[in-house]
Amino acid sequence: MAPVTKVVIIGGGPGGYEAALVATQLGGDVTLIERDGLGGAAVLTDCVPSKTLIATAEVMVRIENARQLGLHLPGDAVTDVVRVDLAEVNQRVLDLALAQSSDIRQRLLQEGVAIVIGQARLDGANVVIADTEHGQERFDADIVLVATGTTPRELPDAPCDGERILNWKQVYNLTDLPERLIVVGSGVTGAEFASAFDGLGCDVVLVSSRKQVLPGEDQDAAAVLQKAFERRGMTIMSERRAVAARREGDGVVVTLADGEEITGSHCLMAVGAIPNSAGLGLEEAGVELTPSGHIKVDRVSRTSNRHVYAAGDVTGVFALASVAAMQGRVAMWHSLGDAVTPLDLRLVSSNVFTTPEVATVGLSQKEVDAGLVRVSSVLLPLGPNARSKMQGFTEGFVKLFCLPTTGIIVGGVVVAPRASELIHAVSIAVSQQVNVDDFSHAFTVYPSMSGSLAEAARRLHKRDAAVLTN
Ligand SMILES: Cc1cc2nc3c(=O)[nH]c(=O)nc-3n(C[C@H](O)[C@H](O)[C@H](O)COP(=O)(O)OP(=O)(O)OC[C@H]3O[C@@H](n4cnc5c(N)ncnc54)[C@H](O)[C@@H]3O)c2cc1C
Ligand SMILES: NC(=O)c1ccc[n+]([C@@H]2O[C@H](COP(=O)([O-])OP(=O)(O)OC[C@H]3O[C@@H](n4cnc5c(N)ncnc54)[C@H](O)[C@@H]3O)[C@@H](O)[C@H]2O)c1
Repeated sequence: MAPVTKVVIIGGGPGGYEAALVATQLGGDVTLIERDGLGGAAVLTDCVPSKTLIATAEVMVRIENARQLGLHLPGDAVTDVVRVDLAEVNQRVLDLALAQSSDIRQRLLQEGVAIVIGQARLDGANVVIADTEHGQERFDADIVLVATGTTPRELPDAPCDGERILNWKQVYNLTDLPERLIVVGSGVTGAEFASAFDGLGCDVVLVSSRKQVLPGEDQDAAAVLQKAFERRGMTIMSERRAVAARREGDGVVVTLADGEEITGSHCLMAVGAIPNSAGLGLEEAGVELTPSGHIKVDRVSRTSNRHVYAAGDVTGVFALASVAAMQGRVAMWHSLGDAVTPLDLRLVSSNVFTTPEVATVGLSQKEVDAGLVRVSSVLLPLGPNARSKMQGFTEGFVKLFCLPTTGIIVGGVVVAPRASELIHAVSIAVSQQVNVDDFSHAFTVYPSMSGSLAEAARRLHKRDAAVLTN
């Protein structure tokens, strides 16, 4: 009998726990060491809590928009008729996160994963030391997977106090809705929280260092979102940087780089994250880091030491729970000798959970504009779509990219309510190399927003390299 491979995983987020499931399936002897709780930051503080809060905010926006449909509410604003009990909302958010964490823990235990709660570090490439409540424990490992995630970045002169100057993990401590929330940073995190708190009825000021919100996303989509934010009354301070934040009386003062001071009741810092790679003994174990402190990995999650793999946000490859999970699985398939397909970022789909949502898959407009691939593309506004009109939603669009010669779909963007669900059809097309004709021949329901995806594909039947815009 072949000796059992000892796998030690550091970090219980999607990168770590999904790897643990694959490793036990493949017969490994698996220990997962996590310092906080199973599910990691994704489940306990980042992805799951934020999406739960956003689900509540979405209901508020739908009620707010009801009058467009002939449904009248007493009062001028949704907040006149709906009282947001943020303490209760946040309690639900935290309960749901804990329940999800507990489900993951149960599943791992069922599959035979040994779970250790403690702070782990490498002692060379084949030993992991964990500081636990029972003292120090030592684990021998044939394979180590590091999936330790990231920590919110703080500006030196804007330390978070967890009460009024907050990072995104601390917003769930709030028991009352902020009167005026200053969100610093208009990346995905900043945009999602700005959208959610605006939806809940807060006065939101968004400090955006770039000309347009969501600088990393499709810029046509970002333009729609920025307009939607402004229409809803959000103040967007574009091309402005925050340099400091301080508490003053019952509020906060945020100082911008040009010296202007803005006041609010609370401030949410969403200025990026730094990798949890320090103090792990990585360099001593021969694991190379990038200048930003991320762990260097290849497409099968190997680091520069053949016994050590890494997955998730700590690698800086693509900060998504789905990518972290895939990197973790790939690491185990590779290290435990199973069939493995290297990570392919051209297939990743993602969604920004704002109102409206922005979902993307595959090739991006940025890559097209940089001349990486020659494509034909079409952007189809959703305004004329019958279902959009019925729902009182007119500002989104669908966009498809295909190869000019074969018509194979290589990317897409959807800006719409529930774009996160609509993008799946495009995602399948991208991963299965479906061409625009086959895509458009599949029946869609009438009326439906997905009808616009089929229509976009139909418009690409006759194509050249030129961009088609409708
Ligand atoms: C506000 C927000 C919303 C997001 N929403 C989404 C979303 O909707 N969809 C999506 O796909 N992605 C989302 N993301 C990104 C997603 O959360 C991350 O990509 C994902 O958490 C990465 O998983 P991970 O396993 O690499 O790390 P994490 O989930 O951060 O888990 C790492 C774990 O390692 C533990 N750890 C660290 N060091 C040690 C140590 N020395 N010893 C033991 N344990 C350790 C930590 O406690 C942590 O639990 C969001 C991110 C943010 C900030
Ligand atoms: N829905 C999702 O899937 C989801 C949600 C949140 C985060 N994420 C992931 O996390 C990654 C990181 O996103 P993020 O938004 O946390 O970080 P980010 O680094 O992408 O964005 C931070 C933004 O803050 C700006 N900024 C930095 N310093 C500033 C200052 N002093 N003043 C004003 N602005 C400043 C930066 O220019 C940048 O635009 C995303 O790329 C995404 O992959 C995903």
